[in-house]
Amino acid sequence: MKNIIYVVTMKKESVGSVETKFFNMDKDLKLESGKILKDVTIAYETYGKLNKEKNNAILVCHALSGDAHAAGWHYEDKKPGWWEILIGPGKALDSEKYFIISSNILGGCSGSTGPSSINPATSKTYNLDFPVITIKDMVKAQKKLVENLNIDKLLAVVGGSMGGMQVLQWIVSYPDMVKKAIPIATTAHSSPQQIAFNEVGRQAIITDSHWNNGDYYDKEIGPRNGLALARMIAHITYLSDESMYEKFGRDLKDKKEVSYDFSMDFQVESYLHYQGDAFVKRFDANSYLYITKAIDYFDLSSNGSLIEGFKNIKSKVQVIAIDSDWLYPPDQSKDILMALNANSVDVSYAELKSTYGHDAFLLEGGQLNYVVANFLTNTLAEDLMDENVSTIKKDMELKDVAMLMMSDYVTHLPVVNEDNRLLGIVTAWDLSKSIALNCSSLDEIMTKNVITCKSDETIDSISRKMRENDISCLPVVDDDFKIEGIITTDQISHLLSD
Ligand SMILES: CC(=O)SCCNC(=O)CCNC(=O)[C@H](O)C(C)(C)COP(=O)(O)OP(=O)(O)OC[C@H]1O[C@@H](n2cnc3c(N)ncnc32)[C@H](O)[C@@H]1OP(=O)(O)O
Ligand SMILES: N[C@@H](CCO)C(=O)O
Repeated sequence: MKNIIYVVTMKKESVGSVETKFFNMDKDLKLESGKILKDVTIAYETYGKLNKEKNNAILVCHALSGDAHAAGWHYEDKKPGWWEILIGPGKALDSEKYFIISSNILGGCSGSTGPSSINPATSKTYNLDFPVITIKDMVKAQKKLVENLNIDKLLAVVGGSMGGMQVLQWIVSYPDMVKKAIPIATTAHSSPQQIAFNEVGRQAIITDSHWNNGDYYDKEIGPRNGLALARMIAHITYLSDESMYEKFGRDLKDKKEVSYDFSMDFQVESYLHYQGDAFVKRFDANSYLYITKAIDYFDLSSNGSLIEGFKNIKSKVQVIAIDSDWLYPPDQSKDILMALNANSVDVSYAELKSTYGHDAFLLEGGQLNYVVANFLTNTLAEDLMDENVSTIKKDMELKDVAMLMMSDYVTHLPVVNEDNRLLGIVTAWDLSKSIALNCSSLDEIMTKNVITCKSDETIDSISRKMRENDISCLPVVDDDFKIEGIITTDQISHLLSD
């Protein structure tokens, strides 16, 4: 009986059964290095539905060893996707409200083109012929995927660790395509210490004789020991000293006394070996080399200045750090915060309290859901409004107004002057009235005292205005009463469908 209850609860909170899909680029991908990649494939998953206005899409970016499978269950899997704590019905990344996209990075080994893929020029695996890629290249490939899904603008981009680097790269590279950004436990440039840890990991792989200069895919044994060692070193940096004490203390593994030799004594050793071995089963050593290089090269400063590097950012940003993260410590998140502040970007900062260390972004469900949900649901008119507003001039024939409503599928048309200043609004109901009352001009039927809103007005306030005035559409205007967009109850109900 207990099992049945568990399954029902799990299904309700999860996106359920999911499958990975594949996007094949029809054009070449030009990389930051100048090299060209042909026949690029990006593996991705989506959760939820894209709404009619296509303004509810959220892109999730994964960390070093992640993949496209961020939520839900693959057939016969024992564990759900890696961000199940955050994605699903009723969670911060609510699949009943949002259309969530998660893709495997370029250079990865879980379905997207990487060093283990077939090089179309040779029909063999790329190995080291795969070009060095950067975080900017990864994001460029994601942009192609997003465009292929017919999305012009993302409601949000969110990710932790290297996923956070992609988030920052998105808002730097494509400032007009992202409304909200949530970089978590990350940095705007890799520090010498971060590069140092990556280099030690790479050397562990490269010095494994089975690595064979990257040419091992058709060999019986690949660089398993090197990859496992790289992961063991890296995994220490994902934990905190405190969490290691909590998990293992100085407990011994299957013995009562230390052995006075070089066999395994401590639980923490056993744990690290387990993590190393598990990693080898799911990850490719060459991908590890390429991805860690991309992390090392990551630097959003321009001429040595992060303020300069962030100067074109238009998105709203929620920076999240973890107090026990010593790999990407809060100070690096505060640097991001300060550089954004210096550019007058709308930015806020939250620091999760956790003993888990860096990997807390995969584990602290309660705090993460709270911060992310608050940031996403604090929706403003500008987040939701349709910027492609059909407008009309005062002297337009009523018949043409009716035709325009039909062709543009709208029931409200703002009337504007030559400067795009709002003069009035005409509804489908006004047009019916014009027939009943035999009116012949727009001036006779349009509402002149139009109730409007500002782009920074909250959806709560807009909904209240609509309810109190019994209207279903509000033009969004600037201080000069020039029209910037339009909001309808339809858009609000799509966003708040729960
Ligand atoms: C971020 C992305 O985009 S995706 C990538 C995220 N995924 C990963 O990094 C996968 C590997 N990492 C982990 O498992 C991470 O530790 C986390 C953050 C995902 C999970 O953290 P926790 O829930 O605290 O798990 P923990 O670190 O204790 O590891 C548990 C595993 O270690 C094993 N383990 C625990 N103690 C020991 C021990 N003394 N000896 C051997 N194995 C041990 C457990 O059996 C368990 O195995 P399982 O994963 O096969 O079930
Ligand atoms: N543990 C995560 C975070 C690394 O930054 C991963 O393996 O991707």
